[in-house]
Amino acid sequence: MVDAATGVETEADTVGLYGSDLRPADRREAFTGGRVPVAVYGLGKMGLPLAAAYSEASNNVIGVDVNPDVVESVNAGECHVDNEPDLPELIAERVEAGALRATTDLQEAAAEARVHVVIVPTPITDEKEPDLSILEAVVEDVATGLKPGDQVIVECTVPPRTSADYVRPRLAELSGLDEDEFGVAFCPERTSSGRALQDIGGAYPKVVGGVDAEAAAVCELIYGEINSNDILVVSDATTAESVKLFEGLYRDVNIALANELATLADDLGIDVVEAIDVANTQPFCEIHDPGPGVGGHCIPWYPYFVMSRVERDTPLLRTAREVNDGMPGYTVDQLTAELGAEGVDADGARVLVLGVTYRPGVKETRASPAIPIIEGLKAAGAEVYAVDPMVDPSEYGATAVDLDEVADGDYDAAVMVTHHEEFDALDWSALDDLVVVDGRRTLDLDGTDHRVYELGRARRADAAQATGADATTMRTDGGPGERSESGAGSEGGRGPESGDGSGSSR
Ligand SMILES: NC(=O)c1ccc[n+]([C@@H]2O[C@H](COP(=O)([O-])OP(=O)(O)OC[C@H]3O[C@@H](n4cnc5c(N)ncnc54)[C@H](O)[C@@H]3O)[C@@H](O)[C@H]2O)c1
Ligand SMILES: CC(=O)N[C@@H]1[C@@H](OP(=O)(O)OP(=O)(O)OC[C@H]2O[C@@H](n3ccc(=O)[nH]c3=O)[C@H](O)[C@@H]2O)O[C@H](CO)[C@@H](O)[C@@H]1O
Repeated sequence: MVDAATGVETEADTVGLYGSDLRPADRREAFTGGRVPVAVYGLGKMGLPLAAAYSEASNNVIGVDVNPDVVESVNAGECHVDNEPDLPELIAERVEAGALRATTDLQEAAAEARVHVVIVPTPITDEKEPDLSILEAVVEDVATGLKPGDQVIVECTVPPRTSADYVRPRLAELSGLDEDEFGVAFCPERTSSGRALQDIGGAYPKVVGGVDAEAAAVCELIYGEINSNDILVVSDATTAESVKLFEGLYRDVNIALANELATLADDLGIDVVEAIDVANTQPFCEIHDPGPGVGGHCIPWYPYFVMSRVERDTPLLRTAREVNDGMPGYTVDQLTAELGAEGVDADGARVLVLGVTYRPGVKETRASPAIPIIEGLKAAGAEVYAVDPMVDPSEYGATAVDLDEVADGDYDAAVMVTHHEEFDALDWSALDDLVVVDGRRTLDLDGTDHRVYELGRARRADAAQATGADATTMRTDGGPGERSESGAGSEGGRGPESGDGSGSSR
């Protein structure tokens, strides 16, 4: 029934799925019929599309966020997350249908909801330790409204054992419930910005790890209504937490391999990217793309989630982090050397950085390599300018340049860090001869007089310089200037439509 005073549905009118004695078909009908209110805590790049997807399945979602502007925008049927296909339309339709609303009142939401989905930031501290303070705050708020039969689902990435050793006991302690009166599960979001609804809807199987079999069964029912792909129920929540982290560790280590190989280009005198692309033409090799660094709040952070929870050393994880964190400095060093080859001192040079966010089209700068590159160039005495269509570069230590001002600029060098699609419109021929470090190998500067250094391809620049030929016309054997058959990008960003402008399939 609806409480006359608050207008909020009361517990009597809703169904708790955990430990329910309803038949499976009746549980499903209750869920899809809106009698299982779902609270989604965190309405950011990941949480907002998730709340919308949950609303399509359950028809009764309370989005919860501490940012009143986010809540106001959702309740107005608007989408504050950029570049997510179909999400604006879905939010507008779901809010209009009364199936999605938002609030800043976490405790009110917790009191009403029977399923609690947590997808808030889980960053790392300056000391590289997991910072679960936001998760802890949400757990405390959820506990104020937790009821027998409720299900708590953690989707944001956490260190191994967090769900079993922290979330469940803490909820019991604060709510006064026994641990077997409610369900806890870890069901990692496997979502990439720019394709969130596609990923949530079933681009990949959904991983489910319950602290007990009943919690896993409830998640199997729920995600069976959201994800059209397989639901992979693993042994327990810790296994599911490890699955999510292992995906990221694999990526960080493999990007580090590509980066280390790229730094050998000069010594080997080869085009490393060509060698990688060709090596990847057989199925037992998937070397990723070298680049100026690894950003975002996933890949560079997950190794620390694991390292913080194990006693033994993890030399491979540690070293991969060192290699990837060394790439911004390597990029600055290469730019300095290329300037030197042109008789230009980095001290006093005017350098334009292209791309401040960590990935094209994603408004996210956490751990972005552009930030240490800006800092490194300034430390070398350069005047650093930056252009980015999504963020204000002046907030990251550079002098901001608008996209339409680039051609009027007078620079000694430019460095491509993140190739937003807006950069395709840049007219490089309008710029006087530059030293260009193309960190993502996404520029086509054929016919210009710029001195181009592509990460991992030192030989092309040296040889072209030696013969005066245009580096890209140097090869006629289908070399890196032409896209390799595999489509393996040499444009950075290997991953399923990873959004790095690569188009590569890795
Ligand atoms: N974005 C990705 O590509 C990605 C990829 C993998 C994993 N993840 C996981 O998803 C989590 C969320 O990522 P995101 O990109 O949505 O983050 P985000 O920064 O875009 O959004 C986080 C949202 O949480 C809100 N918030 C902060 N504290 C809160 C609280 N106490 N209660 C309720 N809401 C609160 C913020 O206001 C913000 O709207 C990440 O921390 C990570 O664990 C994200
Ligand atoms: C569901 C989920 O958790 N999804 C994650 C999300 O991760 P993400 O948003 O952090 O994006 P990433 O693509 O991992 O890029 C991170 C940084 O690494 C650089 N990079 C990348 C590849 C490469 O070959 N060389 C590089 O240098 C790149 O420039 C950027 O700075 O999507 C990926 C699929 O795209 C997934 O695999 C990954 O689990």
